[in-house]
Amino acid sequence: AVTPAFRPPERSDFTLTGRPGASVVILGGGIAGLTAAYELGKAGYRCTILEARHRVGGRNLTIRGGDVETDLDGRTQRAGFSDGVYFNAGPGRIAQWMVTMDYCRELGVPVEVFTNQNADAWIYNESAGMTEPVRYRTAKADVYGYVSELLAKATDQGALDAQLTAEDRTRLLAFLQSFGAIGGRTNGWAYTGTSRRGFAAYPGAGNDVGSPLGAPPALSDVFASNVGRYFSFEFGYDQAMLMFQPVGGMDQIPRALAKAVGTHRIRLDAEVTGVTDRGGAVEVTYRQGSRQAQLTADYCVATLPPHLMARVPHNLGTAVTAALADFPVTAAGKIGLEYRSRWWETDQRIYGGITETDLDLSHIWYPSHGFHGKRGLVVGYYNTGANARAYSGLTPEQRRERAVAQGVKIHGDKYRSELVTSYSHAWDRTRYIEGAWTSPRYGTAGYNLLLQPAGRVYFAGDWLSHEVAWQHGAFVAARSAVSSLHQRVMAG
Ligand SMILES: Cc1cc2nc3c(=O)[nH]c(=O)nc-3n(C[C@H](O)[C@H](O)[C@H](O)COP(=O)(O)OP(=O)(O)OC[C@H]3O[C@@H](n4cnc5c(N)ncnc54)[C@H](O)[C@@H]3O)c2cc1C
Ligand SMILES: NCCCCC(=O)C(=O)O
Repeated sequence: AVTPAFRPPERSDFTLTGRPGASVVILGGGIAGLTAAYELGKAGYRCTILEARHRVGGRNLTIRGGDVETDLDGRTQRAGFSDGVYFNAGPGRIAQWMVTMDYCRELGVPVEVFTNQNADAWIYNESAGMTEPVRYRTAKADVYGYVSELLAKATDQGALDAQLTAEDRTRLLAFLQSFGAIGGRTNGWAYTGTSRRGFAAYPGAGNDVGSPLGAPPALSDVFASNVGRYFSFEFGYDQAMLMFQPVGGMDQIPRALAKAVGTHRIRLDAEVTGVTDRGGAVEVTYRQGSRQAQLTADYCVATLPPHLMARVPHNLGTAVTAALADFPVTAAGKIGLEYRSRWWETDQRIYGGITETDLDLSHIWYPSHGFHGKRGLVVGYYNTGANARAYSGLTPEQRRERAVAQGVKIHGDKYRSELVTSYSHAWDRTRYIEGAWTSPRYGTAGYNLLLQPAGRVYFAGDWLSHEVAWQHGAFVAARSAVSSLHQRVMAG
């Protein structure tokens, strides 16, 4: 079969044509709300965004020194990061094919590579009895080597003869020899370890062959360590390298969108409290400080998280409320740890990438920018579900202590001694968000109902896409909603 050609055009630059004079009130100033305003604005609509938080971006949140956030439990953190240090508390990476990249280009937001996979980052599975972390390159060499040895032996002994022709067998054996770096038939296809495992000291001048890590652990020890569970991450269509990030922080995207929309069209600290479809217009009530206010527009695009929109009083019908309330929500959390030195680069030779663990912190991210700089920020945990909730129930100080105690097991004492300051974000405890992302029930009547306007109210957000938990989903859902709104307006 011929692979269908990739069709990017409808996914990249986007323009509504025609210049109608309608007004639109947009609920929520995250990526979906800003995109709706941006695209409608380009087409001549008069848009107003009502955003409950003190800044735009929603889950696209970058924390810098001086930023203050108070969570639903009343815990206030003031980030003490140094100048130039930032922490992407929400999104951190973008795949090349995502429309997010097109918006970065269109809005003039420079991007740089985000290192999503690094052969020199660590794997640490405490529950498998590992006392030391192992480098990705070593873990891969051993797992690929032993899997290749087993498959080569089975193939050569005829165990797969029902599935393979003689030619297939030869080709498979040749592939396994190179894939696993195993010996040939005369060596019993044995995996005995090669320089792919890495070195304790790398080769040098003259006759210095370095200190190769040498022979691998026994096959059953390698499988028992369970390091192979992380390898498929980089096969994902959404996580494979190259990945990208905006230079200077992910919030460069909402900042650029807000600038393009016009800040005078965005009302901050404006919490929507009611939506009423009056037939010929939509009336939205909102609270700004102690002030109750009202805004009437021809149409509305609602981009609040569905579980929160379900709680906003409206007259759009009980089926709409039920559908909005039917999105299970996932918790996620991250901590940013600022260090006074970049010891992971100088001492451990890790320049970006991710360490994988079975600890409650799950993932540790090293920065993909600022190499060889003075300071740097490590994401000390990025966890979801029960692990995220375990951390979100703690005070910021307790979260840091727990994360550092875990990280020391992998990185040693500098993980604690070089730490300057930290900021942690619990998405399930974030006001006006209350969760990291949802799991839509695709194909249900409720999900499909929200893809249609409820009277003059349209819905958008990553939760109305097949790329939930990605800004791409928010962008394309917003485009879909404004296209449908525009078609209606143009049809008169
Ligand atoms: C931890 C984490 C990691 C992620 N990683 C990535 C990643 O690496 N790459 C990527 O592309 N995406 C990632 N995402 C997903 C990305 O952040 C979202 O898909 C995207 O930001 C969603 O945008 P949105 O506009 O649909 O929703 P939101 O950002 O949730 O916007 C909704 C807005 O509504 C506002 N609001 C709520 N209630 C009210 C009210 N009553 N009145 C007015 N306003 C209200 C909120 O304050 C918010 O601004 C991640 C998300 C999280 C949480
Ligand atoms: N499928 C889970 C996605 C998690 C959120 C995200 O987009 C990320 O961390 O890359």
